[in-house]
Amino acid sequence: MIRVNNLTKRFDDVSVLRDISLSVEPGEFIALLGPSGSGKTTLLRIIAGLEFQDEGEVLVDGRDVSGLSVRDRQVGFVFQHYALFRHMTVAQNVGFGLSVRKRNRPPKREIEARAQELLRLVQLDGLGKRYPSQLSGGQRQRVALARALAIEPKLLLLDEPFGALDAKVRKDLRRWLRDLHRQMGLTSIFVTHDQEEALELADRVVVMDHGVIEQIGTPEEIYMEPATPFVSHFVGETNHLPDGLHVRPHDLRIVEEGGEAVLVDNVFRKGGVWRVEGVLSGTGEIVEIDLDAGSPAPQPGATIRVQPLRSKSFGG
Ligand SMILES: Nc1ncnc2c1ncn2[C@@H]1O[C@H](COP(=O)(O)OP(=O)(O)OP(=O)(O)O)[C@@H](O)[C@H]1O
Repeated sequence: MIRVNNLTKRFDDVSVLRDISLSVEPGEFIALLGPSGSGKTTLLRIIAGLEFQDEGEVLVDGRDVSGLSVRDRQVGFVFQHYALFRHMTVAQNVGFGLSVRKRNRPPKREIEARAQELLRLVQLDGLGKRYPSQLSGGQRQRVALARALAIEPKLLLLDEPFGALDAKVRKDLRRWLRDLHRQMGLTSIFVTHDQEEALELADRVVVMDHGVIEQIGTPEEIYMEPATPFVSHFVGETNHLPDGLHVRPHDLRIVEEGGEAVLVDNVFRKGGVWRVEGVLSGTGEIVEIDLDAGSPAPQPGATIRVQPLRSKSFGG
């Protein structure tokens, strides 16, 4: 459905996107994941038509859309700071995209009916007459989503849509968005720097750093088979063992002999496991180990020996 080919973008001679290529299948939910400044938003804005590339192309259904305006691209977008119109009611906000259409503008009554329907969909029926200031943050984000969906976009683009909300609301909205995405058969791309959000929501994750794609894969692939040291560090927690081994905290186990000696510094309960924090005697590197909470917890000050069950090394 979407193909991005060899995209390059510079701001004042600084490359913020370098040779980005990516394809998105119809119905996919894609996460762009990376640290601040990695180029996620710029890529999303170029796909939306809000920003233009220096080189490369964006194809939608096989057609080069580089010359098309935002409106003609039929994309819906929700940005963290893309505020609702304060002087308009919730229902008017939702109907906005349809009411400003130059071509095929539906009659007023139809727009109102469509807004009602969408408010029901985002579970805000009955609130159409309120103003944005009379809603909670989570409700506002759902209105923003309803507004984006009103134009029946081919593609939904979301930039940190739940960034400003507290953890619990975020989690609820996340789940709800995933269901909505499926129900409506949407194709969506969302930007996040929150790995948990990316792994939980996305069919595939695009991990970016410094304007390049480090890896594209399913959440499982990204977590279990990180392609680069950057991905291994950025997604999930990673320990460095001598010999260049990268090991997840839950992939270490305690052994009687052999392995690496670790001086235990701190032990605490982390959900269903003991999280042991310590220092590798050999290298002085900090290690984090997760142990089954059913097993006895090592004591701070003790020296234990650990061995990886599974590890990854990166050549070079
Ligand atoms: N209009 C602009 N003019 C100049 N530089 C820009 C402009 N927009 C973005 N940049 C720079 O491009 C780089 C990528 O920014 P971008 O917003 O795409 O990153 P991001 O990964 O979305 O980061 P964040 O998670 O902080 O939003 C940054 O270094 C940013 O400072």
